[in-house]
Amino acid sequence: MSNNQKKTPCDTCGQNPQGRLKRLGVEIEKSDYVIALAGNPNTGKSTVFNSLTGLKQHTGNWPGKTVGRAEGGYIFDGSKYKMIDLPGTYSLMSTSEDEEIARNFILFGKPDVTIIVVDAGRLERNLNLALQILEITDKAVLCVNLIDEAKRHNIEIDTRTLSKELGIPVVATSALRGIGIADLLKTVDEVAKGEIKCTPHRIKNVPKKIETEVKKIQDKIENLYPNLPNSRWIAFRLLDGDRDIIKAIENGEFINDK
Ligand SMILES: Nc1nc2c(ncn2[C@@H]2O[C@H](COP(=O)(O)OP(=O)(O)OP(=O)(O)O)[C@@H](O)[C@H]2O)c(=O)[nH]1
Ligand SMILES: [Mg+2]
Repeated sequence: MSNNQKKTPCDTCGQNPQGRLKRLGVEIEKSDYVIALAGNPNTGKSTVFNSLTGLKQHTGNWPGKTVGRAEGGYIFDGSKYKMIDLPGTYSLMSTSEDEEIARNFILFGKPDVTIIVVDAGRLERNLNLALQILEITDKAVLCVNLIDEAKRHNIEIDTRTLSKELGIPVVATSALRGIGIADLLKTVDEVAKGEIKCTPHRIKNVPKKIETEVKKIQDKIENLYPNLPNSRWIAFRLLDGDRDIIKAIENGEFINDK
């Protein structure tokens, strides 16, 4: 915590995991774990980022505020975390410049844990991206944010069932009011250290014909770029004739982003 930030009772209470938090601002050299903050625009990613790192990323009540990616750090329980705040995106298939930055980091930045931030009041719509991310990562936490707003509209979220269905931990938060942030910190820590095992929801029953072709393309990609993560996802996109991905492969965009 920097000197100009006053400690609250919450920061110092031993019962509260947030008492084990030290905000590092931009001191992010030699981190133990990298955490990505992903989600639809305007779900509170930068508000979560600010509360954990002590930085002041631009926030506001309209989509598309975060442009490019921001990095900050914190220590929780002795482990050093580098946190990446990403621009909001609706889909991993999106093509706007900011959405590409988010997509490339989620796919190729090799984060240890991805926090998927969703709006509790727009859960159904937000789960589209969440399910896409779960196809490509084994370590994720769903942060159901704006829970205060949802409550005001009499929306209740059954986090236990959601967690069971998705196969990852689900934490309800109000980042603006600091509610649930302690729980989020602890959960991310446990997932990063492998103390919580995720079994993410995946699309099953891919037709055999498609599976065979995807495997062929995947093998080729892996031969060409042995260290590139998510070759299966790329293979699906190539099979789909995604021009954007073909272009990105051709100009080495993914490869440089390792
Ligand atoms: N009521 C309430 N407002 C919140 C909460 N979290 C964030 N906000 C507000 O929601 C708005 C969006 O927050 P941001 O943190 O900028 O959202 P973002 O996901 O980073 O948005 P983009 O960068 O555009 O993708 C801001 O006005 C925040 O103050 C919350 O838990 N409750
Ligand atoms: Mg933002």
